[in-house]
Amino acid sequence: MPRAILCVLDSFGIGGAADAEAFGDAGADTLGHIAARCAAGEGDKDGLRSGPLNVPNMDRLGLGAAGRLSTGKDVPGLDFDGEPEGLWGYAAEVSNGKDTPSGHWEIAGVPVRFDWGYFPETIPTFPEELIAKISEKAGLNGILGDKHASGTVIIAELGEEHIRTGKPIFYTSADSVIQIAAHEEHYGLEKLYELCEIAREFADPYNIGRVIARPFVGETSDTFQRTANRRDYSVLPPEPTLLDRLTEAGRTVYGVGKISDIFAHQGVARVLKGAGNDQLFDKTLEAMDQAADGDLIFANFIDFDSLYGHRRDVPGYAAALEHFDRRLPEMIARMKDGDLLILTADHGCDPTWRGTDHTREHVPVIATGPGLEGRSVGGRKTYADIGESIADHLGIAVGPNGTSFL
Ligand SMILES: O=P(O)(O)O[C@H]1O[C@H](CO)[C@@H](O)[C@H]1O
Ligand SMILES: [Mn+2]
Ligand SMILES: [Mn+2]
Repeated sequence: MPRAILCVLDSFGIGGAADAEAFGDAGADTLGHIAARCAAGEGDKDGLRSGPLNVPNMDRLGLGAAGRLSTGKDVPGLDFDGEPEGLWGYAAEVSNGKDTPSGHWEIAGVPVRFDWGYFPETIPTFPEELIAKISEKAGLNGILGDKHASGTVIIAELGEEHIRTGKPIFYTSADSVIQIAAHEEHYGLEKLYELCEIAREFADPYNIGRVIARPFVGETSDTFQRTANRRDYSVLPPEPTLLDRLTEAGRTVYGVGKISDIFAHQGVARVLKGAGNDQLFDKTLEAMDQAADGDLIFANFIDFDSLYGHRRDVPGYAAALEHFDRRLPEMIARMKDGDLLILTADHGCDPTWRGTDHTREHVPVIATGPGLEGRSVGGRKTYADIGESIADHLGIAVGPNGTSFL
C-alpha cells in the first residue's frame, strides 16, 4: 500500500507505435533518435553536454530494455547489460489524439475515444464567429496571428505589434488548443487570464481540449521570453479518473506542475507548482515528505516537451534527460517501504522530426520500489495499465479500461 509516485516525463516517447503512420509519425522515436544523434556526436553543445546519451540510472531500471522491446532496435549509449533492476516495458496509446490531456487521462484510466475539435492549417485558422464572440465579450479591438504556429516563433514575429496595438496573439497547433500569447506587463497577466476564461467558454461548442494562456516578457523581438505563468484551461475528463477514484476513497492526490490544470482541477487536493524541471523535481521530493500511506503524487516534467521537444533541440533534450537521471537517486532514496515509483510519458515529441508537433509513440513504463524485483511488464496495450497498476498498488478497485501489471 504505502504511496505511489507517478512521474510523467512530458513527451518522452520510445518509438514503435503501430498506429504512428495514421498520425504521419511512422518511425518517430524520441528516445531512440536523441540517443542515435548523441552517439554520432551530433548531440554536443558547448558548455551543456557532449558524447553518447548518459542516463545510467534509468537504464539500470530498464529504459534501454524498454526501448529495445518497443522498437526492436538497441538504444545507442544505453548499454546496461544485466537484468534490469526495475519493472520495465512500454505502453501504447489507445486515445484518438497524441496530446497532453489524452495521454494523461489515459494514464489515469480514462482513454479519450472521442475526437477533439481541431483547427485547419489555413490563415485565418479560427472560425470568424468564434473570434467575434470572444472579441465582443472581452472588448478586443482585433487579434493577431490566427494561424498554426510555434509559440516562441510567433511571439518573435508578432510580439512588438502586440505591444503597439494591444491586440492579443491567437494561435494553435496539431493539438486541440487555442493558445493566447500576451505581454505580462503591457497587456497584463490577469487580463490575459480573463481573456482565456472567456475563450474557454466559447471554445466548448467546438470541442476544444484546452485554451492556454501564454504570457511573455521582454521588449523586442529578440528578447521576448515566455514565463512560468502559463495557465491551461482544460475541459473535464469524460469519466471519473484514477484521481477522482482515489479522492472518493479518502486519499490525497498531490499534483506537481501542470497536473491539476490537465485534469481541470478535479481530483487534485494539493497543488505544487514549480518553474522548470529542477524545481518540479524539488516539489516532488517535498510531496514525498508530506504524503501519507495510500496517497498519490502525480508529477509532470514539462521542460522535455515545451523547451526541447517542440523546439526540436536535441542537445537540450539530452541534457534535460541526463539531469533528470542524475537526480533520480534522490527520489529513490526518499522512498519508504511499500512505495512504488513509476516513470512514464504522455506522448512523443521527437526533436529530430519534421515540424514542431508531438509524435505518436509508445511510452516507457519503468517502475521501482524498495524490495521490488526487476522483471519485464511487456508491451501494454494501453497507457491505462499504468493508472490501474497504481490503483492495485494503493488498494482501490481496478477500473474497467486497464489491467494491473503488478
Ligand atoms: O509551440 P508552443 O506554444 O510551445 O505549443 C505547444 O504547446 C501546446 C500545448 O502543450 C501544444 O499544442 C504545442 O503546440
Ligand atoms: Mn505533453
Ligand atoms: Mn506539447
